[in-house]
Amino acid sequence: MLLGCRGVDEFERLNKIDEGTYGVVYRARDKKTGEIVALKKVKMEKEREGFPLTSLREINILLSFHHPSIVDVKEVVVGSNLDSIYMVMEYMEHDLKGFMESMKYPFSQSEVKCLMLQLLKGVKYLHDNWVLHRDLKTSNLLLNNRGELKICDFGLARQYGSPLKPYTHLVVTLWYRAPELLLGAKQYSTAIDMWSLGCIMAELLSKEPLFNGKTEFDQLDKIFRMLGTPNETIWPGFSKLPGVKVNFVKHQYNLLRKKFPATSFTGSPVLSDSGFDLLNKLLTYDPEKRISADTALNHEWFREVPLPKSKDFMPTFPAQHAQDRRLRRILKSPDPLEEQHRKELQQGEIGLGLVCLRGPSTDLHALVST
Ligand SMILES: Nc1ncnc2c1ncn2[C@@H]1O[C@H](COP(=O)(O)OP(=O)(O)OP(=O)(O)O)[C@@H](O)[C@H]1O
Repeated sequence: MLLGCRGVDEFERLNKIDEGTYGVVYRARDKKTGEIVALKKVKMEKEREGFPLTSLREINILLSFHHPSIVDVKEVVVGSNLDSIYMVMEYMEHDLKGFMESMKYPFSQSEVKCLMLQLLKGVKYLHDNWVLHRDLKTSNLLLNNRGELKICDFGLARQYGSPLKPYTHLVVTLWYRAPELLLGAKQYSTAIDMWSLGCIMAELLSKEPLFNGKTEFDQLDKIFRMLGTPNETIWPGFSKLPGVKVNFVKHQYNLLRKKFPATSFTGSPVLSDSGFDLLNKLLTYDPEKRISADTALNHEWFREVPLPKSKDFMPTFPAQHAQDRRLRRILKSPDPLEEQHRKELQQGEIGLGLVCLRGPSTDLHALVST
């Protein structure tokens, strides 16, 4: 597969964009064509037995996929000592998480429709091709200044066949993780991605995560408080899931409509009846009854006024090219683990290659918000 690959020295590295679980991502220029691309260095150190499987899986999936809502992987290149591998991808100015952090107000309903349509088309393409993404979240959704949304990060994606095989269940990032995974279901399917889309739709409307649990238990608690505690009637098979405890607090009511009312005087995000119907169908407990990407794409919400905004009129921000997105997140983050990391950064204990990091915290914030 790697025979005949170009070398990474054919690219000029411009800056580090981010560092995720499976690789570092750089902005780079193709020396031959001048094209600006994203280079994802595939992490090797965790795998003793040669090339990381997660990366091979991601590369194979991405090289074979072509869709306007899936980030385009152009080629695979090798490091100078043939000991590292990079994926060359089209460069996208933002990820949705960082983009929303730069926005003063949440997206409007018509903007959310434009983004959700693109997202649903990408997810339908994946599901039609027997791939579960398993890690859909706002930081894995890239946005460019042409209003195009593209799904990235296929490190956790799996091709699924039928019959379903048990997969490990600790896969989707906590906030977007479907209840069946949180409750230890051994078999799961495309519905796990649809739950993540429900959480993302809510976050696009309100500019804050819907269920920001700190632990698996806290995540379930937050879901149950908002949507009511499930039972055998609304979710047959629920009581047999490995993680179900008899002493779950029974919350009787679904409070989602309170959070997304039809009219609002309090600044809550407004959502029409049909928009709320779609959100409810994405956040349905029983995975068998949860709406599919195909059905969701034909939902009446997308045909009702306000109509989906055209991509050409979506908001844009200048890309903050020279910033490491991960560093910016850590410096803004209230997460206690990352808080420790932030303190270390402020004390200059972790070198991330940025010279000005040793100043007082106000300088740091000035640095990251410029
Ligand atoms: N093609 C791209 N263009 C611009 N930025 C990108 C591109 N691909 C990834 N990024 C940035 O890099 C970040 C990490 O990328 P990605 O999610 O693919 O890595 P990962 O190691 O699999 O991360 P994770 O921890 O989310 O599993 C993204 O959130 C995004 O900000």
